[in-house]
Amino acid sequence: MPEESVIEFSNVTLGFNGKDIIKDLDFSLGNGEFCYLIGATGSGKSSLLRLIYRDHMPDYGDVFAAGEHVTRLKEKDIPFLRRKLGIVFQDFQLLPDRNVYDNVAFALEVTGHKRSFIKQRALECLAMVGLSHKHSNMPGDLSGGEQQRVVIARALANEPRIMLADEPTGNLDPEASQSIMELLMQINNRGMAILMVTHNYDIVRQFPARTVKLEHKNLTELPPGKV
Ligand SMILES: Nc1ncnc2c1ncn2[C@@H]1O[C@H](COP(=O)(O)OP(=O)(O)OP(=O)(O)O)[C@@H](O)[C@H]1O
Repeated sequence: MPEESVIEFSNVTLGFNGKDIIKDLDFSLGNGEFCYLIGATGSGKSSLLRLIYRDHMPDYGDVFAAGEHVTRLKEKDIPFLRRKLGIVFQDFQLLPDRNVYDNVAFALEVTGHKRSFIKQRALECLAMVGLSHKHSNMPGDLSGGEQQRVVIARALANEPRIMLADEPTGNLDPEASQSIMELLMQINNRGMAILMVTHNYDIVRQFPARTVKLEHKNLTELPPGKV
């Protein structure tokens, strides 16, 4: 894996039930780079992300992420890989019976940090997403956009170098989508690499960045903002 990349696919093929979804795919995401991943429904975008956090194994080829040779990792080391990736999905996946603070602190508790550190870091992450004042609210009391901010705060907790975002604005209205994008751009400006799956071409045009399209089982580079 070249030192300047945080994600690298080398000659990757993935299929289900004898049918290839991704074939001979090469891809590299640079340290601190922002990249959109677009493509038709069913083209394999989520599957590509799953290869990065080892929810899928390719049939051929190698995947590297966050300094790990993902396709060679032992089962027991997969949680360690996932802690080095901030994962954000459209369906918020917050613990409904824990408050906002606890949802973020939980990501740190599993890594065995001291309580004083957990408190400081969780509050810091909530401040970064502008939700300090809602730390004791339950997720169900928050708007969709606010819930997505909590998910982002949780993803930031372990200071990953990479964020994988699968349609992070998928369930949000245009205004909330805009403000989530502004937040992701801020996070990217602070040096985190972000790979974001989206169907929202307005967002891609409004916040132009490197864009790759999954089609014909492979990736095509598009000019930024031109979708
Ligand atoms: N675990 C699996 N077993 C069998 N087929 C699968 C599995 N996961 C994904 N697929 C198939 O692979 C194809 C790609 O699915 P994937 O969810 O990656 O597409 P996508 O581009 O993310 O779609 P969307 O934009 O609709 O979310 C689909 O045809 C899907 O049915």
